[in-house]
Amino acid sequence: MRVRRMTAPLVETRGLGVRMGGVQVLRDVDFAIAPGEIVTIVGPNGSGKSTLLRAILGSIRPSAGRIVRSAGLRLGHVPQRLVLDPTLPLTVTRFLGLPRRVSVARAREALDRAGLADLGGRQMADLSGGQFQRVLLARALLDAPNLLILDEATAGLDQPGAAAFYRRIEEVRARTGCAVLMVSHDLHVVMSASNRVVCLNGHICCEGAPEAVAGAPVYRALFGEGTQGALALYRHRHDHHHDHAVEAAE
Ligand SMILES: Nc1ncnc2c1ncn2[C@@H]1O[C@H](COP(=O)(O)OP(=O)(O)OP(=O)(O)O)[C@@H](O)[C@H]1O
Repeated sequence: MRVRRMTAPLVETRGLGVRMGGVQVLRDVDFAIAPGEIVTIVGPNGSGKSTLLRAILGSIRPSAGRIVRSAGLRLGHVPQRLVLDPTLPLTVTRFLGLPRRVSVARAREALDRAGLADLGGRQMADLSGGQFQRVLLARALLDAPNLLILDEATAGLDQPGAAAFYRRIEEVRARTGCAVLMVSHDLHVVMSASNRVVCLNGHICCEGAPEAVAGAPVYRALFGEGTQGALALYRHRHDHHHDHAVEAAE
């Protein structure tokens, strides 16, 4: 499904630049996400994907440009992982109440949305990897976000586990109407679920709707041959020149 940008974006970056440790990690990033849209950011390791998410989350400060957030923006964040002391007795429901208490009803509703309705009394240490990530999803849903941000939320899950997790994300979007912005290396899974894919390599190289195009050279150049055409290439419009690997493949 494509979502037309007729309404004001939830978040927009204009000419965003970020420097970290003296290195220009992002430059001139113009990005926007509309209500209800599912956008996936792809790009090689170190291309600035997490940095862009962190800038949007407000945890790092831009060195150039600006980030415009819509009034009433409610962010939910699913981190890549969270390490808990396995000896700590902590039920799922209690975990959801940290650091701010939530009612049992609200915790239950969030767990239900995340597909874990019956697990509120389970110990966190006893959860499978997939269940754990769903608890993080439930936590991100507690405040009814209108933008859900996921940074490699399925790292460590096997392929069926990752696919199930992203199906759940689509269900959450369908039920709540929230927009979803995610970074993932499970490209074949997330791209099919995305309205739009943004390819980042320090700046936005290309973006557009994912399309199943076998053996696309730009895609192969970035992600190797293993995709076998099951993956999608996105519409590619270039009006600038640069010399990284994406260009080399064209
Ligand atoms: N605090 C920091 N200080 C200095 N450099 C940093 C810092 N955080 C990130 N970087 C650098 O910024 C670049 C982009 O990092 P980022 O984590 O955003 O990339 P990524 O695309 O998410 O990578 P990956 O796919 O490996 O997760 C990297 O070169 C990284 O080393």
